[in-house]
Amino acid sequence: MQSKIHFIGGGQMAEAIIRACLAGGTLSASQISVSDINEGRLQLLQAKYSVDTESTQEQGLQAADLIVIAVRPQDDLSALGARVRQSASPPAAIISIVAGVTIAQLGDYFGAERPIVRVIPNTLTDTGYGYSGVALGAAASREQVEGFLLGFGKVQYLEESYIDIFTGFGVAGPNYIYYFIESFTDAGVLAGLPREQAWKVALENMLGAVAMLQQTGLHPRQLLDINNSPGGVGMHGLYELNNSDFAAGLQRSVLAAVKRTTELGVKN
Ligand SMILES: NC(=O)C1=CN([C@@H]2O[C@H](COP(=O)(O)OP(=O)(O)OC[C@H]3O[C@@H](n4cnc5c(N)ncnc54)[C@H](O)[C@@H]3O)[C@@H](O)[C@H]2O)C=CC1
Ligand SMILES: O=C(O)[C@@H]1CCC=N1
Repeated sequence: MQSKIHFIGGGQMAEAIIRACLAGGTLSASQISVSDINEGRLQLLQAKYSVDTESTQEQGLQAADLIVIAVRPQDDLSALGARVRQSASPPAAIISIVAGVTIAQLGDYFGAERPIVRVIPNTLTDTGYGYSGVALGAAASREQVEGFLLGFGKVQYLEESYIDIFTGFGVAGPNYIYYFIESFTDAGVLAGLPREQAWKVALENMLGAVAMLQQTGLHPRQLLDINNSPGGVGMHGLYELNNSDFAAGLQRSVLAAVKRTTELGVKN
């Protein structure tokens, strides 16, 4: 990619994206500039990744082909919009990773005639796994942004109406897995295994179970059937799980995350 990219907001997510793009070689440090109101973040990004944090925001915006909006939904998008309108070239695309804020709202802030892409970015950026969810505004094209987006994971293009769901389900998704692995490891420790062994078994089970599903193409129910002998150990364990709030609790958790995504956009 030959583009110049300016990040407005150099927080956790911007850093994760920058790190992955540099590690994968889709971008070089000389293509990236960052502006942030927090001087400490700029110093850290400069020291760790040698990206340009010295140029002013105005200079970064003037040079940019892609402008990544990486502030929080609660931050002052209206003021940022005014600066972008003043300094950025008209064909420069806005790539917003701000949870909940719609393409229509982004158009009001940054100019509706501009290419606008609403991305809920993959959070497994360092691994090569994970999807970003992407909705393209009317003036935006895949070609303009795909090279950048593939630098930090896989991409699913979606109708914008699915983006909030994708956020609470897919991008918050690793949360549910981390929580499961922690709880499962604790179960092994509760039953009496040393933590280190329980931890290794939990990770291996997670990786192996996913590989089984991918390799066999079977439904989880079919693998559950194979894994549980009549009147046996596994079935007794599953009976207790059936009696618990496990599935509904997980599903309510996803619905709460989706609801919060939509709220963040409305509050903005
Ligand atoms: N952290 C995550 O896993 C994910 C975050 N996101 C989205 O990414 C965005 C950023 O999230 P985080 O990086 O976690 O937050 P963060 O708080 O780490 O980063 C936000 C950065 O924006 C800076 N900032 C605030 N106002 C500014 C302004 N007017 N001009 C320049 N910089 C300004 C802050 O100083 C801060 O460094 C949010 O909108 C969030 O919804 C989306 C998906 C996942
Ligand atoms: O918690 C957040 O706001 C972001 C969006 C989805 C995952 N992390």
